[in-house]
Amino acid sequence: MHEMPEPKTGDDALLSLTGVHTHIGEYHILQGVDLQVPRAGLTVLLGRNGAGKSTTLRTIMGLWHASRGTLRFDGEDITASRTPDIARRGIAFVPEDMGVFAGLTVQENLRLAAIGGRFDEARLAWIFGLFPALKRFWLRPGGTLSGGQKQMVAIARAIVEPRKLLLIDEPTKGLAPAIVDNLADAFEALKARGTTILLVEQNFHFVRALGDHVAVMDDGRIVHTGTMAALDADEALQARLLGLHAGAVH
Ligand SMILES: Nc1ncnc2c1ncn2[C@@H]1O[C@H](COP(=O)(O)OP(=O)(O)OP(=O)(O)O)[C@@H](O)[C@H]1O
Repeated sequence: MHEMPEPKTGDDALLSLTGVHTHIGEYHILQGVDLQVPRAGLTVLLGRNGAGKSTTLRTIMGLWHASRGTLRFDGEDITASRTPDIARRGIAFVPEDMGVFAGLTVQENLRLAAIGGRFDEARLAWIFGLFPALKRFWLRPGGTLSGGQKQMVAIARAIVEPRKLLLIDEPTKGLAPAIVDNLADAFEALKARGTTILLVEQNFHFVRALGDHVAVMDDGRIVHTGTMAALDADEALQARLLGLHAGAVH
């Protein structure tokens, strides 16, 4: 048995997963996930490759269905809800492959997510402030953009309408430091607006300053939950949970 604290319950959690199991075909991937995502902060989901982080995000979004357990979002049971219903309740998902349509322009990619295909101009101006590159490449096809620019399109598309919760899967993978800094600033701005973020990320340096809460997965279960401040201050805990050696974090 893993030693772990009782999952927190209470009104502060926007999203909670209780005893969630997910099967993909014959594979039993999530094996009893207990996860609380508090409101209006950034929760980082860490863990080695194959631990089940992406499967957890896809299960929240209804792209896989939990075979056991319960998911609650903003006071409602969403365990059996379908993806469009989950999106309407205010959750947006930025998958690892970003899902940017190569043949559509940046404008068209964002318009797909705007209700009725109409942009809120003030919100669009705010998004251009977060990601100035999008304004420059507004009429370019998605397929001609760099990886970092595609990531900006994917995040911008997720926030073109107001959302309560963003699920974002490894956004900094393979990106240049300047783009990673831009993403960090954008996430800070989203937090300041009260958006809750659940971020899967392997880049501990990126998340140590941004994260409020941390959950660590291994073998389809959550094996640690706590504050980022506590994990950041405890090199022995980092080494145990993340395989990071003292002084080697970069
Ligand atoms: N479509 C699928 N079919 C079969 N097995 C899958 C499928 N998707 C994921 N898995 C398996 O589920 C396990 C968890 O994968 P998942 O992608 O959730 O892990 P992860 O923690 O996000 O890792 P990574 O950082 O590598 O994406 C892995 O063993 C993976 O091989």
